[in-house]
Amino acid sequence: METYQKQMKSLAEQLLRIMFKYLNIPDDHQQKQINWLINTANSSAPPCTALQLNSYPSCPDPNRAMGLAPHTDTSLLTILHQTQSDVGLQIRKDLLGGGGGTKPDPDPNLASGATVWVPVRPVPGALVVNVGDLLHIMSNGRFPCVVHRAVVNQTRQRLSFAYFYSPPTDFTVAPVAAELPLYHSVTVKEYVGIKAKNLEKALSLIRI
Ligand SMILES: O=C(O)CCC(=O)C(=O)O
Ligand SMILES: [Fe+2]
Repeated sequence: METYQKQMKSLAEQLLRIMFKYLNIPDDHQQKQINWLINTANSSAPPCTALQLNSYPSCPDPNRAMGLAPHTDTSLLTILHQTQSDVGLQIRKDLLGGGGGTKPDPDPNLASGATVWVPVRPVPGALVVNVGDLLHIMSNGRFPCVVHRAVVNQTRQRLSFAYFYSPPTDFTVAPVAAELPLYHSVTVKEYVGIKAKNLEKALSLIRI
């Protein structure tokens, strides 16, 4: 498990470097803001990480049970390993391709009228990477977080490993390299507090 977590940490940090490069952050003070992300190895504040093992028992009537309710992850990134070939993870389609502030913030409890759930089929040897709320904020919605859920299987138990990667709790999260920031800056601790009280409304509550 320890080796797995080390590998996931290194992968998360490589992915974040690539994603932040894509955001074209100029070499000015904003660079300092993401210094922590670019050079965590030299940082005195380690990232907040957690490996969550999810077990979904089989259910004779899957339509009457939910494995994991719709939500967005609070992390910067979540790296998910699905152990079975069965579908379990689903993402909400109305948010695909969104971001950039042109779409409303994700709300897992929106009326489900036009909502389509798209299965994320496990690919052998492949991992799923979910963008979490904190990366949504830092990228000003250019990397949008995605509402997802897990459904249960009629005959088989399903397992998944979710590795959550976040900055330290006193790290201030704010849109970087954004001409028109859509979100107020907030520490990770503050955001976690807002989400604990307001769940799906957290992103809209820090909207400028
Ligand atoms: O089991 C899955 O596929 C999803 C797990 C998940 O979304 C989570 O742990 O936050
Ligand atoms: Fe999740």
